Amino acid sequence: MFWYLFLTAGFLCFLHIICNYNGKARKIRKIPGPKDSFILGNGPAVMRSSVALMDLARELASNNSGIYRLWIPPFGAVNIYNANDVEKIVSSMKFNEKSQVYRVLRPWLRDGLLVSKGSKWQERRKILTPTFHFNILRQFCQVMEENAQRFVANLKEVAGRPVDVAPIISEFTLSSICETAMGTRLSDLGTSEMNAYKDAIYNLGYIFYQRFIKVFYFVDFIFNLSPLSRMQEGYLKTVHGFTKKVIQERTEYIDKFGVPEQDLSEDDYVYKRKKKTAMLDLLITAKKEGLIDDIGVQEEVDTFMFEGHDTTASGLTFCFMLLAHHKDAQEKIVDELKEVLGDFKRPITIEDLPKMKYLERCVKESLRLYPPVHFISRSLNEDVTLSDYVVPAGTFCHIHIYDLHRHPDLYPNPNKFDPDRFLPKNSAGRHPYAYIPFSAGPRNCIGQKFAMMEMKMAVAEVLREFVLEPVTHPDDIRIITDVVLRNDGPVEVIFVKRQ
Ligand code: HEM
Repeated sequence: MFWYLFLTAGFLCFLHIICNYNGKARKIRKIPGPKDSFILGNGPAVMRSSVALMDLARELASNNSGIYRLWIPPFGAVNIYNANDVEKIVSSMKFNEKSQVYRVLRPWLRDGLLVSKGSKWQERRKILTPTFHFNILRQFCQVMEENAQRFVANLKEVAGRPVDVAPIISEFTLSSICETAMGTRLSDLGTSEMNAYKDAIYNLGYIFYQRFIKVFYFVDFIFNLSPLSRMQEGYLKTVHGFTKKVIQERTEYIDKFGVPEQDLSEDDYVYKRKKKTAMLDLLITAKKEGLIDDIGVQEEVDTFMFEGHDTTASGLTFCFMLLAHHKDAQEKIVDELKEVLGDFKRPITIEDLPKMKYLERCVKESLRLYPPVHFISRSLNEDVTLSDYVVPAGTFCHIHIYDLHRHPDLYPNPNKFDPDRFLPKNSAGRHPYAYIPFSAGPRNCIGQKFAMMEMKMAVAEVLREFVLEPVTHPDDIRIITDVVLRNDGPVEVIFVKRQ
């Protein structure tokens, strides 16, 4: 018995040494981080509920200063939220490959722009960049205006009582991306399909989180044997079925009427052809030219449908919550709207939006406090020095945008909603990588102009009609572990008809 125990203890100690004292582990463990447990390093520390895991990330950020590590043998992760290190990683082509963390998204987005790498990413980015040309955005702006009017009409039906804003907003943003980038009206696709699509995305988020906290599920082989994998298959069927329908609608339209031509300047050519209206048109054209296949088109439609609606929905949800708590900001926005529009009731155009400077500062401040993409991650393919620590190749590099944006060295009184932080005189001297809601560098958000336009349009339209009264308080927010920033529960606001 003694020898049995002795050998077992000896084997476990040997395993502990192999796992935690190899070359890579030693380098990573020089970086400050939470206390390691026997053999499993920080594994047990991250096995928490969805909200508790996010709380842990906040706790680690406040206990460290801009960098900490997590070591779960054989995976090492350096977590950064200081502007210098963030700049070093996101500005460089050397580190523009997404980390293995995005692997959980692969069954859904496959090789779409968000997760792809190398020449495939470069080619796709080249095909898709023209989607956000000013003249195309101008057309999109009109569609967004009409959609925002419908959104306001929906809000009228629930005015005067607390309402969970997230589902209503996501219907608006889904409808906008569908009609602009995909060239198809959501109403043509069916309400029940749309709701099933949104629910499926939410449930996929839950599965992804399970794969993070139950580390063994990160291994595909084990995950594929689990009931979660079967649930995932069902949700993916719904999501892919919906986007297939979107592609089919637009392809049928193009077969019938051809691709709408745009009147753009001479230098705006893609593959020697003029740019086209919807993003999907560019993909369908590229497919006809043999530059992308059917699967490629579907991958990008999946990516844009998700990135293009869930992010802006999250951004607007928190923006409305914050504005409800800041009546002074609401009134300043309304005064600005009266000044810019002259006739307060007239439709808002793309030319009006840049003149709404105060509104823009409010949206920016809201994205600072509640960045919809709160976390991004890169693969380190070579050793790199971050905050004086040599981080070995093969480590994941997690960038916590949420904690960067609330770093007291960058933003005094960081939890305070203060749109004037973004006045030119107050931003002068701030580190250029202190504010990255859309990331930065070569893999920045391709849809950021679209997103800012949509968010400004929605806030302007809503505040023309309503005064927002607070219900959910920022202190009530409990962020869950998900790809996009979400509260664990409703985010409620009361929309009161403006007199
Ligand atoms: C407030 C809204 C939005 C926020 C905060 C946001 C944020 C981001 C961030 C942080 C990234 C980098 C992701 C990473 O490195 O893993 C990203 C990438 C991306 N975003 Fe957005 N996004 C928003 C809206 C949109 C919209 C409206 C679209 C499409 C119309 C879009 C399409 C994309 C795509 C395709 C990528 C991948 C780009 C690449 O890797 O080349 N996003 N976004």
